[in-house]
Amino acid sequence: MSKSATRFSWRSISGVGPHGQKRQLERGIGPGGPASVVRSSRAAICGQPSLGRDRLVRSRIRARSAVSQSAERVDEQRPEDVDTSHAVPAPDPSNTPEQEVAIEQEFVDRVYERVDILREEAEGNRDAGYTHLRATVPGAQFERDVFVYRAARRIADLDSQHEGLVFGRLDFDDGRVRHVGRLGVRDEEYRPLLIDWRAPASAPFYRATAVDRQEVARRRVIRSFGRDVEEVSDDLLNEELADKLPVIGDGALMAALGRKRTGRMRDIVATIQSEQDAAIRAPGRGATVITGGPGTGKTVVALHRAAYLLYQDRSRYEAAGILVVGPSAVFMKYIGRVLPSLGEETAALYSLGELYAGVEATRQDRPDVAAVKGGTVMLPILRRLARQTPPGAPSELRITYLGEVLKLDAAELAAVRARVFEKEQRSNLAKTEAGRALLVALWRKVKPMLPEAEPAKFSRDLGSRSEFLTFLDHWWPDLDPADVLGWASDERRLASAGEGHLKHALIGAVAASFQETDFSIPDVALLDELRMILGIKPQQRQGDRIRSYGGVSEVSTTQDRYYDRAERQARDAFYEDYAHVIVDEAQDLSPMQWRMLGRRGRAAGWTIVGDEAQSSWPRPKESADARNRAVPRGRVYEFHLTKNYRNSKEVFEYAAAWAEPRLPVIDLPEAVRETGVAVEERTVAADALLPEVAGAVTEALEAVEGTVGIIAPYKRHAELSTVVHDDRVTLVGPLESKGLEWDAVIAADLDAVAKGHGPGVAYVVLTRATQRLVRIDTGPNGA
Ligand SMILES: Nc1ncnc2c1ncn2[C@@H]1O[C@H](COP(=O)(O)OP(=O)(O)OP(=O)(O)O)[C@@H](O)[C@H]1O
Repeated sequence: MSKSATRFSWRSISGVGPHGQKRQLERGIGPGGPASVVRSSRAAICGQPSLGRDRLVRSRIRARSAVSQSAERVDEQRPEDVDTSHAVPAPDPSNTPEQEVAIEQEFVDRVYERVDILREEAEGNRDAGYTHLRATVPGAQFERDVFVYRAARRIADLDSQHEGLVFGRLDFDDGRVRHVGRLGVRDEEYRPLLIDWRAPASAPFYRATAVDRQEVARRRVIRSFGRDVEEVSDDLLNEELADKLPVIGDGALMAALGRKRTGRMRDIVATIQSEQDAAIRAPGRGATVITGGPGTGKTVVALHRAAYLLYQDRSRYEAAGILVVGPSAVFMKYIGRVLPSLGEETAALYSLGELYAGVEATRQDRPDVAAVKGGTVMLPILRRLARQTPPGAPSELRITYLGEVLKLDAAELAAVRARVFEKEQRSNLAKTEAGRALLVALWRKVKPMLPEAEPAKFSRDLGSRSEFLTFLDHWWPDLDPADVLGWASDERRLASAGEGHLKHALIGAVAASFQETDFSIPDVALLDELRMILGIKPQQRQGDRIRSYGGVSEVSTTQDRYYDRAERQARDAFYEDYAHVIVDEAQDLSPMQWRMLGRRGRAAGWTIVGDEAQSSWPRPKESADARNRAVPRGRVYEFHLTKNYRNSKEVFEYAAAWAEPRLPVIDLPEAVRETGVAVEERTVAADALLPEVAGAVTEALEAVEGTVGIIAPYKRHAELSTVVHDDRVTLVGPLESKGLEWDAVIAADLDAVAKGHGPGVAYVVLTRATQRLVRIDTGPNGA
């Protein structure tokens, strides 16, 4: 099944225009020609500039530290220096699969032994760094920090990478062998044992194809459980060497795709496909746009890209941070293990409902309300709201001065308020101005009454009086975004702020949504916008912390704290200086959400991942404009993924046939796997949905080994929750199902989903199953 792909156009975002795009294509960037991207990033790794002082200290430490030696990046060597041929016997084509497994086991054992030694050395070095390198001369403390940092970093790496440490082997035409794994490891003589999957030398493991072999004769995937090799699976690329190399197994990719789902996404480091690898290794700066239909690996590729960027320029990306944003908390939990399984724990993962500190929103608004709250129409509404007189503020000021009673009534106070906002628009930064403006208004009253009064003395006297200051506190309080948003629950206030912007018919529903006890996901972007509108007061600096290590008390460094696992904490949700922002399910972001993200990545590189056909946002043009403003101008690299690795062919063909006539834009990938299990369609009476779903769940639990998902409109959840009685079964709403997958899916009341949320969301629902899909509709008469 194929249809010409329709893709996001990013011309406007880059500011590069058609000429810039042409330049990129000439350089081989974009579909079909990413090779030069990889070449340039390789050059960047090899010739990475570093601070002179840092380099000096590093070279001094290297001379003394075994940790530093082992931590040396293998990819900094020339390609001929990265092979592991010395560590394996010559190939024997008569070997049985068991013998080949034994050969790899021997190699894997050797790597683990080496890792154990390196770990001990690293621990010893870390402790020595703390206790022996006392800060006695200028610069020594910095040197100690770097020393401890490198040791701690190495320990963290070695700790996180026990499972499947060695997963790949390349045999080249000329007999060279290269092992690929989750880490780079050298032997005691400083020769490479294992090449990090992200190093340029590992690229042929992912890129070599029968057409472009890159001198690879055989690619082997090694599958292990713990430290035990379980099987090997080979891909012979050079047929001429068929009688020289043993070829075992039936393809690692299909085995990986057919494995049961557990509810947590797995890394795909052993089976990354060529087109995915190109997107993973795209340059970190500028905007990388990854498009592709359902199940093409956009999410998993984006996560591997985060790991790749951290490897490629660790100091930059770890210091300033990488932000990964996904649609929902359920989704973040689903993808949460992927980066740690790749040895990376420093990226900040936030759902759209969590990007405001202290709020964890999971609730969706009804579609018409969400469409209002996400639109730029909210900008003038929020600005007006923030200028309204706070509820409970005094409506009159009365104060005596030299025996005269001075008074400002409600209209006069409103005029003063308006004058303050002419000078300073951010309410929380305008209190001093408000006090000044009140004194000016009062002075205008005093002057005719007391001609001899002096303005400076008047301001000093009155401005320091406690009743004046108390009035000011009540009349111009510090405003919290949550409180101001809460004012919109009052229909009259909302109507006044929304005059000319908000349709009358929607005011009631929008105001009612603000009366809920918790915030919805769209509210989070509004809170963040209000934070800007109200102004942020400078934060007080937190005091330095003292730590004691082996009897030495001193101020701890950022690095100490970071690599001390117990103390590791995610960046605050308000942090705004990320070096890279990765946005998943980007097609769904509302303009207000783009503004919120834009604030967090003003100087960042961006990776934007999405599929327009799966969109639930009703006004794509408005979102595209907001996206163009949020993402800084710069180069744009486009990648398009074309194979669906999630759905069976049967499931995807069904979903595509349903969606194609209903969606104006659709990008249909090719599903790579057949199961022989057709999609089932059932129709029942509306009041018979529950027993039918219950029956389908029981059948599904028997039919698949892994997870079962029930996706149903929210209004059916109370009723259907009674059938969730097994750990393998989950019930989610259509919007929550975005990005997730189950081995079997029961799609309940799809027509209601399409009606309520649009056909894009129904298409999402139909593309969540890896093996079985049962669609249960309700009709007036049942079936
Ligand atoms: N190269 C690969 N090897 C093994 N599994 C893969 C590979 N690529 C993708 N997958 C698997 O395919 C499934 C779909 O991947 P992913 O969720 O990243 O796709 P997606 O394009 O983001 O999907 P959607 O847009 O529908 O949410 C996941 O289970 C993922 O692990």
